[in-house]
Amino acid sequence: MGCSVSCSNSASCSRQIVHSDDDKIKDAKIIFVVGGPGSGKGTQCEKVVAKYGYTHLSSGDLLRAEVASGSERGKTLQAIMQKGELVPLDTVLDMIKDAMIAKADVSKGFLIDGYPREVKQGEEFEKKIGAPCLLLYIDAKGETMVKRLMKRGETSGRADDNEETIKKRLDLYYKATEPVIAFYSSRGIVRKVRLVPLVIGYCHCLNPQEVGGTLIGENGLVVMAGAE
Ligand SMILES: Nc1nc2c(ncn2[C@@H]2O[C@H](COP(=O)(O)OP(=O)(O)OP(=O)(O)O)[C@@H](O)[C@H]2O)c(=O)[nH]1
Ligand SMILES: Nc1ccn([C@@H]2O[C@H](COP(=O)(O)OP(=O)(O)O)[C@@H](O)[C@H]2O)c(=O)n1
Repeated sequence: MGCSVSCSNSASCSRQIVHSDDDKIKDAKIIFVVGGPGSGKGTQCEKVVAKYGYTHLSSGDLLRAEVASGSERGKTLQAIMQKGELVPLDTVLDMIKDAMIAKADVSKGFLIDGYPREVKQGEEFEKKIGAPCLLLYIDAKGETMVKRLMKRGETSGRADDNEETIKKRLDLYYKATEPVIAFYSSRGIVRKVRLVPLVIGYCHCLNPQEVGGTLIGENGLVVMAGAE
């Protein structure tokens, strides 16, 4: 909801000051986090949050929360997500915007995880909210992603972590989301996060220049990388 402050004495006050919710986020620092299903977007975001205190908003989690609420809208979303398809653009964008506004007063910046899924989603986000300063592209091999999601499916309870839907999500990623990376590459704001192949556990990744340089933290963003 917007909050409007205006001068009651129109004779002495010719200017009206309006503070809307949109104003709260108009200068927000926005980082898109894009990668295939199971590439590790959520995992990497947690590390950035722990180090830099950014606000992590996973578009998939927002949608799943709506499904869990049992609302009519949630039921419609569930049917789409179960098939591995994209939900209507306005729905996910409104949810992200509301979540950003709710955190605006305490947030240093936003990691928008799993968005945009297609170039159109990015364009609409920029019209309604603002432009990203960076896009973190979490790169992983298709076979690695499938393996991880099948494993996660053993315990996640996610209706879309099954072989058939994983395949559809992956196909859609290559078709619709990879063009997003090309789109933002032309602006020079894409930073590819590479996983360092280790046999055991996580390691510190790497050259800060590769993943954002000084754009995020004083010492550059250092993302933890994971193992194959
Ligand atoms: N071996 C290994 N597993 C990882 C790594 N990063 C994430 N995982 C696991 O892979 C699965 C997917 O990771 P997520 O961070 O949930 O991936 P995501 O891209 O956010 O996936 P969605 O939630 O489906 O969007 C989880 O079970 C993680 O524990 C990694 O570097 N190495
Ligand atoms: N921006 C988005 C994000 C998620 N979604 C839907 O939510 C599902 C789960 O998204 P997610 O980001 O949690 O998971 P991954 O598909 O990346 O593994 C997708 O398969 C889509 O159905 C969407 O339509 N639009």
